[in-house]
Amino acid sequence: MLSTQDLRVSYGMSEVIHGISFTVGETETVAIMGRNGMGKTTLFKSLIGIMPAQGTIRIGAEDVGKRQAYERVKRGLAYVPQGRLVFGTLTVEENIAAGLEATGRRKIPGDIYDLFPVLRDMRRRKAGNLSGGQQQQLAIARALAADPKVLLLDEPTEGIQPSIIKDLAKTLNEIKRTRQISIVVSEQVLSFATAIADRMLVLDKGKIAHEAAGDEIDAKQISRYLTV
Ligand SMILES: Nc1ncnc2c1ncn2[C@@H]1O[C@H](COP(=O)(O)OP(=O)(O)OP(=O)(O)O)[C@@H](O)[C@H]1O
Repeated sequence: MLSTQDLRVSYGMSEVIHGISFTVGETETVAIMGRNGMGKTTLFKSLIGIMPAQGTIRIGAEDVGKRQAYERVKRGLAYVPQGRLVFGTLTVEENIAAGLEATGRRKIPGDIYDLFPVLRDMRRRKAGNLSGGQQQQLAIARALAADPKVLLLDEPTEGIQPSIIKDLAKTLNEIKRTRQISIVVSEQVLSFATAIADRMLVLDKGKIAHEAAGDEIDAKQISRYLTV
């Protein structure tokens, strides 16, 4: 569904992603694990197209590496950035509606409010007044409004309470099941990643240092990469 081949990303002369190749299958959830500064955010920005990259990025069979971000969204990629970045002065409903642009639709699909009932209750409130967990739900709802085939989430658990993190894992599993989409999530919280991932990749200094799927995922081994 989404694949990269020898992806390289640099800030000026300094390369921070050093030739990454991976594939995300249909309705597969892949967690990209790694400590701060290992390149997760840079990788995600290059996938959605807000940072230039060398190498190949494919959505399905199409190479989208030269396409603008909005064109990638039209082809089925949606991105929830680190730190959520909702429009604080707009209402909840207006925030979700912003995600509809790529689809040409006007109406917010009903399943979005079914997935996030709290957003239905708060739809006329300003997004800036929501809690961190609610803003994270809103950022995901906005991404889903674009009707993606692949949902990219950059550290969705950052700054969110443990009880809410559990709910978020349940919701992402529900989204995958009901919408039949692929999910790529970057994470440092292993329990959260274990609850949702079919496969884990560990990013270490801009390279994939370890990869495991299903029963082969060894939490102890992965946690060694996550501790400093
Ligand atoms: N604007 C920038 N200019 C130069 N170097 C940068 C810039 N942003 C990030 N870097 C460097 O690129 C590397 C990867 O950073 P990145 O933010 O992608 O890591 P990360 O794994 O997402 O970490 P975090 O969890 O802290 O966001 C780091 O060494 C960082 O210092």
